[in-house]
Amino acid sequence: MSMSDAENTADEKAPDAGGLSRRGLMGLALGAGATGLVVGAGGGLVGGQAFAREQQKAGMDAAAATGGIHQPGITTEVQEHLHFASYDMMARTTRDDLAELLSDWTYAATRMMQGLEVSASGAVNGSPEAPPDDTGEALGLPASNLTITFGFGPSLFDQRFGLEGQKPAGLERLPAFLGDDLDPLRSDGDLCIQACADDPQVAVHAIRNLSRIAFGRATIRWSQLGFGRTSKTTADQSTPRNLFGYKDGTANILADDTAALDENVWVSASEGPAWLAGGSYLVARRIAMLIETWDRTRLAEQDRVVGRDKANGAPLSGGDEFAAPDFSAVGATGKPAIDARSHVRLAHPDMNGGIRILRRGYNFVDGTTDLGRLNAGLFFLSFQKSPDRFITLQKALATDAMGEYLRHVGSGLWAVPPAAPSGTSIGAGLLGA
Ligand SMILES: C=CC1=C(C)c2cc3[nH]c(cc4nc(cc5[nH]c(cc1n2)c(C)c5CCC(=O)O)C(CCC(=O)O)=C4C)c(C)c3C=C
Ligand SMILES: [Fe+2]
Repeated sequence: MSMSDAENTADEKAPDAGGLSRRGLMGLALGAGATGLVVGAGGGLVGGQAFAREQQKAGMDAAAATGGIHQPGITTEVQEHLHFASYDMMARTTRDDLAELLSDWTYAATRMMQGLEVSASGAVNGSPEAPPDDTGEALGLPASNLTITFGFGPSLFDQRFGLEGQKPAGLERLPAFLGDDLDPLRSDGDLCIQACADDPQVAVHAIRNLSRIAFGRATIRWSQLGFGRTSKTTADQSTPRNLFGYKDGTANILADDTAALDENVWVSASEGPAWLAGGSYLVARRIAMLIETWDRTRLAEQDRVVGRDKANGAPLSGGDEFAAPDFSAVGATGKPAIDARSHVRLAHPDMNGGIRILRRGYNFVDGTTDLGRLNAGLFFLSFQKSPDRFITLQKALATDAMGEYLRHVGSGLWAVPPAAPSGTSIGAGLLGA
């Protein structure tokens, strides 16, 4: 993002604005600068409210800016970095506050995904007497394929906002799974935002500014940084490796496999509720990986646990990385070539009634533990058309040989609405906004 003259001109003509010129926004920002920030319903300062009004005025079009009926950041070619944040609505906020927040978020997210600042006055062109609209650390950086994806958690549908009647049947906190060691401070949340980009500073800038816009209405409950994608969503992408050193994402659902996406990822109109048609469900699991224990494990045992060859990612039944695993194949010792308890066998669609999920997780390393071990793992993210699909898979993994090296410490489930139709905000179908 840059404040160069050339880009200012581009900004003025940006198709995202739907007639919203840079000068138009500048007037708004000057108004905010002159009157000071607005005091919101929650009692806090809410600079973002101005965005909502401007968005309505200009008919901001998130769907046009990001393309298609689905939100970006699901089938989008997986970027290298993640900043994920979970939010809770503040006490005493109203349905109108929620609608306004989603409107402001839609506006700012749509701009940032185009490489623009959160408002036209941005980091340096507002009133010197007011805090800048944009925090500025992405000035001069390109959009870096930033995608911003919003989700609604089960708790959003309690009595606070009058949404009880629109709660999808399956949108409940995930059940306890064998071996869970969940930290409530790393789990759940009314709302979530997944920001993915090829530059970590761009992803962090997005979450930072969206959190700031939420001021007085929603607060961050927890957040997670991720580096190094652990999946792929296009055939052109190489298969990355996770922190166990294995190729991860080989059998993922790809963006061009529309049949598999319709079958496994997108909520159809008949599956309902209507406001979620074209959306999906997002599961997040912070999975700690016992790296030091794994690193002391023999290579052959590591391969047995995964069910694939560490060198090339091929199933242990033979062939190349993309060969279908043959679970009936027998190895030299007369035992199954792919162990019955291997991760790949237990997670395979053949063992789970054909269920597939779209995985989009990232590695994380959050320093070291008190014992001097790497506080590291996989921030597992998956999209599926119903929560019970993830639940079925996670239950099937109860006997996973990999489980010995993993600890699930965070968890969340959110309904991911479709992209905002033209001139509306994310979740418009839910809130009628
Ligand atoms: C409940 C779903 C899953 C969790 C949780 C999970 C955690 C997890 N996985 C790996 C590493 C690999 N997973 C691989 C394949 C794979 N994993 C799941 C599901 C979960 N994984 C599925 C559905 C699949 C695909 C199965 C198939 O169709 O063949 C692989 C193999 C390569 C690949 O296809 O991606 C690896 C490696 C880790 C390290 C982990 C938790 C930290
Ligand atoms: Fe897996």
